[in-house]
Amino acid sequence: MTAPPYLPDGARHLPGHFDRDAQASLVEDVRSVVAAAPLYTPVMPRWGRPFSVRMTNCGAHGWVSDKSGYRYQPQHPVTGEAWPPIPEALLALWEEVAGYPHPPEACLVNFYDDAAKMGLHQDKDEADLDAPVVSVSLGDDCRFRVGGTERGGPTASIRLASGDVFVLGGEARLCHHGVDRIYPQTSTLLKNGGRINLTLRRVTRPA
Ligand SMILES: O=C(O)CCC(=O)C(=O)O
Ligand SMILES: [Fe+2]
Repeated sequence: MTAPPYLPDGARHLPGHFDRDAQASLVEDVRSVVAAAPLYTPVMPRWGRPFSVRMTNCGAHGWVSDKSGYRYQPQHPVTGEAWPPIPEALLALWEEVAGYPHPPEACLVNFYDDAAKMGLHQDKDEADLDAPVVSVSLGDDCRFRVGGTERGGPTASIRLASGDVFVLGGEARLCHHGVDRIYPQTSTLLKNGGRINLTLRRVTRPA
């Protein structure tokens, strides 16, 4: 593994993976998901402090956070309905870049307004850590921070733009990462601004 400021082995940034038309089509897909499963504001375990990011999911399993902890569950925590399916274009992205022989089961939709951010964390609520985490950025740019697998180690930051794909796999699967800030008005993709992040994950171990 190379030391930051270089990305750790297994972390891949694919700038401009989706062109403008493909990005617009993904935004339509997200609109359909949000129509069925509205964005809501999750709260942190224990104290219940609200996230600055609003969330929803598609796929069989949705990632949720509330006072009792982080987990995957099959229903939307507010509506009680099953999550809508993962759009085809995202299943195709996974096939193309994941290097993993089973489909993703969860797609977390994160919506960042101008002031939203996400603290450094590991994605480790999945039973199958052999599959990578594959994420897509849409809308305004952000400063994305990537560290190592140990808490408190050095970190590197990169700028993610609309259409970029970022993969955390292999040795980097459990690297710490987060979003320091959004750069408002850096994209015209979303009429009202902000940033959408779509994060695909395998949750269960294949039988
Ligand atoms: O917004 C991003 O790019 C990262 C989101 C993330 O790390 C997560 O949802 O676990
Ligand atoms: Fe994450």
